[in-house]
Amino acid sequence: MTMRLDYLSIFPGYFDVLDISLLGKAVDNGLVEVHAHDLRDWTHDRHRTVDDTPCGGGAGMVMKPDPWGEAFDGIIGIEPDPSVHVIFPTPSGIPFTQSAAQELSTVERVVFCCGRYEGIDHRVIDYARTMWTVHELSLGDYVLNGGEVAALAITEAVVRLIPGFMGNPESLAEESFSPGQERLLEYPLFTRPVSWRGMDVPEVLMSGHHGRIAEWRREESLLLTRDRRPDLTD
Ligand SMILES: Oc1ccccc1-c1ccno1
Repeated sequence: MTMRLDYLSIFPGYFDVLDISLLGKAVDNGLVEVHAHDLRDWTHDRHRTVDDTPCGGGAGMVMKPDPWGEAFDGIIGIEPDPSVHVIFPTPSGIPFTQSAAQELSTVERVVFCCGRYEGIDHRVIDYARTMWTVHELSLGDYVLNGGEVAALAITEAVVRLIPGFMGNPESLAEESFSPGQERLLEYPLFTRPVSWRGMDVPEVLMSGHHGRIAEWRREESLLLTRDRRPDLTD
């Protein structure tokens, strides 16, 4: 299966980065195909206007619905298709989680709508919900200038889970938040040299005793999770 990824943004250059590293390899291997689009290509005025003042007053500008609607028509089509997943990164979205990444890694088409300014006219999201499967997703409780960086983060979290993407799929099994680990943070990792600047790798990890190593790692994960993410231990 090839996953098609579309990105709608007034800064499509953000997505040039998807040509490099592992994601670039996924494109070369035909696992994903990436299409970045400039929202301004669906404007018709000399200034290629995509924003206007908010109805009801307030600071900042809101993204006009017209360019989004025409871009949807051109990029996705005018017929409803729930198999298309449309993602609006937004600070008011539901928290993006590893399980959401896992679910999205099985779909064939994802369209990212990257808002700027104060946000997108809400009718755009309402319209999209009548046509496709919509996800309004937040990366966390902080504010970005736009959805592009969030779209890149979501992309990486999703694409790395596509079967065939990771050379060694076993490495996915023990990560923080991976299925079966989702309530524990990953234990501390070490590699050679065994001694470095007066600090040694924990002896148990050099013992070759797999049972003790597994026990040490679980205990470390529990301690770390209790300390940093007590919310996960509820
Ligand atoms: O702060 C944002 C602005 C635009 C689009 C997304 C975000 C955001 C912040 C946290 N997660 O998403």
